[in-house]
Amino acid sequence: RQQEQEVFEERHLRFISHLGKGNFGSVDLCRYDPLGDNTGELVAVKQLQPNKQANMADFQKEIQTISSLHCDYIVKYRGICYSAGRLSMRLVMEYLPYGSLIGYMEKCKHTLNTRRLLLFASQICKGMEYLQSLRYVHRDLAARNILVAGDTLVKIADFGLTKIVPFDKEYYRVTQFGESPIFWYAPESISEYKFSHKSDVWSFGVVLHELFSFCELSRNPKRLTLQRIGSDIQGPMMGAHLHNVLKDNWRLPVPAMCPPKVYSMMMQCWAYTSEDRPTFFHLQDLIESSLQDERE
Ligand SMILES: CC(C)(Nc1nc(-c2c[nH]c3ncc(Cl)cc23)ncc1F)C(=O)NCC(F)(F)F
Repeated sequence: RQQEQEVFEERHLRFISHLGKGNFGSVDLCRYDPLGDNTGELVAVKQLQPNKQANMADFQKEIQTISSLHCDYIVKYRGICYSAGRLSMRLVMEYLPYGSLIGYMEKCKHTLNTRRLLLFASQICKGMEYLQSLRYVHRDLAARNILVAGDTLVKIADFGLTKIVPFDKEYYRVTQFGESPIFWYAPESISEYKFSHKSDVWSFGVVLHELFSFCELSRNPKRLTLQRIGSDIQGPMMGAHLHNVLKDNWRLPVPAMCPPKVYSMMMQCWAYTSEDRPTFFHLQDLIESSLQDERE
């Protein structure tokens, strides 16, 4: 296996296909093939959208973030590829052949039992515990940002919105939203733009809902929420309506076939007051105890 390395030479990086578009970047599947004999390894290469050079500073922060993460449940950083004249750079990551969790769930939903869903949940929880230990807040935890490394391993990816919580505060406040995934946002994130480990826990509850809904489009958080607040609500008003129904204690409905203990876990993640939500550490115990129930 090729050694871990930081710098990839552009002339050996061969484009294979487009994987998708993440937060302000696009990711391609490439083969890094210095010997030119197709024995090189497959990698996922992320670059800024051409017209979004303005985000170079954010992109460099994303690279700084992902290169500092070493965890089995987080997509691995492989290195950097400087383009001609060092004008732009590309982020090289490991390529996970099973693809995004959403695609995997659609294909394999009939082979997945509660135990496997709980195994994925515990791996995401461990990845988030690790992120929190470094004071990182992911801010975009959602099934679309989880990758599948194999039938029994998932990893957190896409650190484009990740921020470090300042040492003197318990939360990070953003100035404005991009195209924000407000359906995964905690109430305080919607109303006060505050992001913390506790708002990541709220999003983890939404990921649990996605897992136990097998990421079905008909039951995805956005669609279920719009059914509640009315799909004629658009733009900034959507956030205000969503915040109101959450304040009135509306929550995503229990997914079909979801064990009561798992729905109760989601509801704990969705406590309106952030301090009342469990830590990722405590969630790990709750998941373990649900796994025990499945063993009996
Ligand atoms: C924007 C991008 C490319 N989208 C996709 N990646 C991969 C995909 C498949 N295998 C991969 N291996 C590594 C990486 Cl970084 C992506 C993939 N497969 C499908 C995608 F839509 C992505 O980054 N999504 C966020 C992630 F899922 F990664 F959290």
